[in-house]
Amino acid sequence: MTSNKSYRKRYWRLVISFFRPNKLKLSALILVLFGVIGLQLYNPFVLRMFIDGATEGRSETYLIYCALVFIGISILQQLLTLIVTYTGEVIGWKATNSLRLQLARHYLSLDTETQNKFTSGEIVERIDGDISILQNFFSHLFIKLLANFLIIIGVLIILFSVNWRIGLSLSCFTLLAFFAIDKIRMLAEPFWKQAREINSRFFGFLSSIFEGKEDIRSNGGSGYFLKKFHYILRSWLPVLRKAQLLGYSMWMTTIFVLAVGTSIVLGIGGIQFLDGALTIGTLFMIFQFLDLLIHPIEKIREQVDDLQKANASISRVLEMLNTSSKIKTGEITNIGPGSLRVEFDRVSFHYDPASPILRSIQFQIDHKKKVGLVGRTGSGKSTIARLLMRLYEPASGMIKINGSDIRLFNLTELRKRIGFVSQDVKLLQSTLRDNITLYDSSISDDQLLRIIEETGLREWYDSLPHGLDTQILSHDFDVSAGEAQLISLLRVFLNDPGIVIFDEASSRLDNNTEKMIERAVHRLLSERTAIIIAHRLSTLEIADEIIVLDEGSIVEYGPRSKLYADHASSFFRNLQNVEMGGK
Ligand SMILES: Nc1ncnc2c1ncn2[C@@H]1O[C@H](COP(=O)(O)OP(=O)(O)OP(=O)(O)O)[C@@H](O)[C@H]1O
Repeated sequence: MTSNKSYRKRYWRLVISFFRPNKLKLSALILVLFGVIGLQLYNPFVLRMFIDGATEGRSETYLIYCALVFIGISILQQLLTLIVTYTGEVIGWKATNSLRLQLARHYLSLDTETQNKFTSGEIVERIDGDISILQNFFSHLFIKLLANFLIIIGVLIILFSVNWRIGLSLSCFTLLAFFAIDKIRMLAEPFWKQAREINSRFFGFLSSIFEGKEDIRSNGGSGYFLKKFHYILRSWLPVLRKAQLLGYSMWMTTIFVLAVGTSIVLGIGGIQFLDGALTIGTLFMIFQFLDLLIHPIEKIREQVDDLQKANASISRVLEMLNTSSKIKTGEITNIGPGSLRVEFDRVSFHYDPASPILRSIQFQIDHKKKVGLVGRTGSGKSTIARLLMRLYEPASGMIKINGSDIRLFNLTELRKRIGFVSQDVKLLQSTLRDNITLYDSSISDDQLLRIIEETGLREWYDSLPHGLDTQILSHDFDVSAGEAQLISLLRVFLNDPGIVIFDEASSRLDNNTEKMIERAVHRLLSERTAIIIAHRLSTLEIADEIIVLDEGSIVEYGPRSKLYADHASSFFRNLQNVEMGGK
């Protein structure tokens, strides 16, 4: 009960928050809407004047006057409807675009663990699919629902004033129809929500097929994937069928109201006309009002259907907006200039409580010093980098930068001061310029070319077909793993970080690319504190100290030259020997 109440509260808060920035436009819209409805309700009176005037033998001028007023009102009504539609559309787009932005921003602010709970397909479905439904809600639905309710109230008041028997009977039937429609709506709502959930699961699954198409095909998994695909489609149908059948019963209800309403008007109106209590014009006018009444009931039925879809979308959007990040930002924005000092103080971590990944890790990197992290695959090297960037939070212990707990720093500033060259660089399907600047248009081409020069990548840059305009991941330019790292190095260089984490690509690179990376890394790391996660021990030549990790524990930690000289017991020296083929 309480959760239902708080859900409603959040629901209305969301709806109001998106109408609030447009409140002036919305007020004007509602005002014009009143005008449209007023004109709609006035037209049957003009018709009555015309019919009664004709039967009573009024002058031709009078009849022409009635006809012109009728036409004038109809034209004005159309013009005002145009304004309502246009303004509604503008409000709808503005409201949903800001909701799209809010949702995307919120998703990006979540911690990695929470983000990983949503597949990319689900995110697309929420940010685009759900929001498109809400766009209909904000631009048309809300306004039309309001208009239709106002028309119904207006018609009933007029019918009461013209003939209270007809007014009372149609009011009772309208109430009954709404009651039945609302009951059926409540029954259908969970099915709509379920249908949209299956929808988003379907898109999630679809995106995983596209992302992993090569692995699926090469491992002969296509058949299994198609079977799963079929199961998801099969689970979709019964839910949609139920939701739509319930929607259909709402349609039946309105047909019933139409039949009963017409019978009432025919019965009571007919008798009163024969008794002379109603003129033919008034009877015709009542039929016009009946038509005006039935149309909104029918429309409200359809709109309630759409409202259900919008409600399901709103609740899914709310669900996502209420997923809060486990990682909270700190207050301090000034982390310190130049190179930074890093300290891991007895840090332990696990992704899953059953399997510890890091066990009481302790090390310190002084300003401008470089530490090489080595260890078997899965020993926890990249996890150390993720913890330093606060993509995850340690289970215990503390990470410090320049002596302060990193939890005290503003998250955005912290991540700006740490440059991360990942071994799995994600490139954008855009130009080289966008791939380096990440769409920051304040960075000039001159600045980019200077950095390319500084990193020693001019020769590589000159070999690109269209310079900074070269389209990455296209026919224009297919990027190798090494080149992806070069682009990532340029990204990091641009940010001028105080700490650099270089997670070397594990794949073999050609000699030329390897040399280019080596040169760029040397330039990037000089004057900066660095953690080098190396797969080739030659990369560690610039490291001052080496940490050897094994199953989440530091098994060796010391100056590189000292470990290298220790032929007898050093793990590092042993690794070096293995790489060099035992030489
Ligand atoms: N998001 C995650 N959820 C659960 N387990 C994870 C996650 N990321 C990594 N792991 C696991 O944590 C362990 C350490 O991973 P990590 O990537 O830190 O190792 P690594 O030493 O960098 O390996 P590599 O040299 O292959 O890059 C591995 O067993 C890995 O399977």
